[in-house]
Amino acid sequence: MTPSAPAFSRLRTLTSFLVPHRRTMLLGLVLGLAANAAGLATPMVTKWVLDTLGAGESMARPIGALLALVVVGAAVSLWQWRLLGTLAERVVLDARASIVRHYFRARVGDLQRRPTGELVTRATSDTQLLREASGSIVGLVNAGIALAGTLVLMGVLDLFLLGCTVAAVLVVAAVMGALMPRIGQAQAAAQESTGALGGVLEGALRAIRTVKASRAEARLTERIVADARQAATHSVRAARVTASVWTIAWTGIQLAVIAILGIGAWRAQHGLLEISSLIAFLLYTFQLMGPITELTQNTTALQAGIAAAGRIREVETIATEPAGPAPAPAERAPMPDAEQPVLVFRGVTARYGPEAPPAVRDIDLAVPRRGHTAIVGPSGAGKTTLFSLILRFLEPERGQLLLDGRPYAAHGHDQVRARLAYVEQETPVVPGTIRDNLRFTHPDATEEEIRAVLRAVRLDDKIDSLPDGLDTSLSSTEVSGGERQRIALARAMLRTPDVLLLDEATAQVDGLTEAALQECVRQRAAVGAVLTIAHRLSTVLDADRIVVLEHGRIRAQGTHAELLAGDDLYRRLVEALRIAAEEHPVAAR
Ligand SMILES: Nc1ncnc2c1ncn2[C@@H]1O[C@H](COP(=O)(O)OP(=O)(O)OP(=O)(O)O)[C@@H](O)[C@H]1O
Repeated sequence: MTPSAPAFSRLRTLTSFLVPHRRTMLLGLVLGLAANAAGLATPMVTKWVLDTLGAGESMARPIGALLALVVVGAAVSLWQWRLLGTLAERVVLDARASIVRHYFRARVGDLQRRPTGELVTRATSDTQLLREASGSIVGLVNAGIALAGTLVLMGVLDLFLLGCTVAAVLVVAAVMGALMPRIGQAQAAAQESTGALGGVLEGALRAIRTVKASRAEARLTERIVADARQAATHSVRAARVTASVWTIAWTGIQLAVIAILGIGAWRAQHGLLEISSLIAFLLYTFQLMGPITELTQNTTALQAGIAAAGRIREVETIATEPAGPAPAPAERAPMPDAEQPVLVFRGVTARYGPEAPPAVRDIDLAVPRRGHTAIVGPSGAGKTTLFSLILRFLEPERGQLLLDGRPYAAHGHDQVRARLAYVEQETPVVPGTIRDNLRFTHPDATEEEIRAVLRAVRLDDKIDSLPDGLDTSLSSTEVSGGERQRIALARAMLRTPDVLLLDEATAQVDGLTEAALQECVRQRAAVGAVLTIAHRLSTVLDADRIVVLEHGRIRAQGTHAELLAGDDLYRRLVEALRIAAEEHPVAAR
């Protein structure tokens, strides 16, 4: 939903956040009405005090009533304030929780198409605008009723003066009505710029090493500050219009008060109005400022809230992964045949968008239950896409994948992923400590299991040497790139998955990491399936079978010897890897 969507539908978007709290809102409204009633009665009771004074009677009762009104009004207002304050925080919390839930249910591709920082801004800063807006509908109704009540009581006191007041109020309202939409537009634009700022800033901070190495600090600062400046420009515009709205409202009412004082005094002089009624009327005129202020503030908050709600709901349109059907227990029972491939691609074609060309086409591939299958191919050949399909980050456009001989469609996303372990190339670790990372897939892993995998990736000594051991934060610089990769590998090795998916780092790794990787792959391949996107000669030489991809198709499959003898592209790829290995002898075994 964009800020230009029809006003009513945008308002509905905001109210959808409030509907779950309708009872609290109703109570807030009732309390507001009670506080209004106390406020509305005050000038009438003041008139009673003055009339009693004129008649020479005891003022104890009217003064007592006046005090009671003040106390009751204050108590009710306090209650309403606290209630709506709490409601506002709940609305913000609900919106944040709903966004975060949605992000983690979203399809990987759809999520990754948007700048991360912008997604973060929607959860952190846009939701804050709902805080103000949450009480605004109650505030508007309250203020509307207070305004109507004040006008009615003014009419009871003097119809002629009421006519003058209504004329003044209408002029003020017309000017405000004309200016208000501009506040909303400016605020929506400011929020857009803040989102863009978040997006670029997040990406730039993530790539801070490249930024500095490229001496691009000043350029990037300028670009990000330009977004900040644009946000400020829009906010300043909103602030200026708000200032005009307020000035017009205040001045209008003050002019009305002066006019009413003059006209009222003339009418009182001619015996058309009691002095006490004039005083009560003037008190109501001053009180008009209350509902008018409230109407102004709440309309501003509502505008900001509507814009924010639109942006929040918009991210909620990011497509989510379907909740897969849970297979019937009977279907789960048969043990897969040892000879049956664990994974099968059957005529799979997939693309990243309706307009994009297929990233892989007509893939027919069987991954045996045991052994190491390496995927090789030039850049852009579709290697990562095969992994994305296996992990269900991407769905085939044609053909299907099978796990244990059953189509993926018969398994839930979770069920498929529970059978896989994945070590990604670029960001293999998650925020937190080393222990958090090792337990990330299996939070119930025991200390013994953790130690065993750390030994397997040859990280046990290193971890023991760290002052905080397993509790060392991975944001610290004590852990090198190679060690991070080994941590990711250790996580994948915990609790023996059926299929280990390893996207090898393209960068050269240290000897220890290289050796640990090779040994883990061999160990795992002896008992389960290992599928690697191979970027190293040693990995290719180690594989039981190799799949050569080119332009999204499987060009050839076989052992190293077979492919070396029969496939040109493979020979060239191996030659390139051999040269790389000779330049970095550690990778050549
Ligand atoms: N997220 C994406 N959105 C759109 N197109 C994509 C996306 N990811 C990959 N592609 C396209 O799909 C094709 C296959 O890409 P893929 O990443 O699978 O190749 P790759 O063999 O893993 O390459 P590399 O070795 O460079 O990582 C390429 O043409 C690429 O441009």
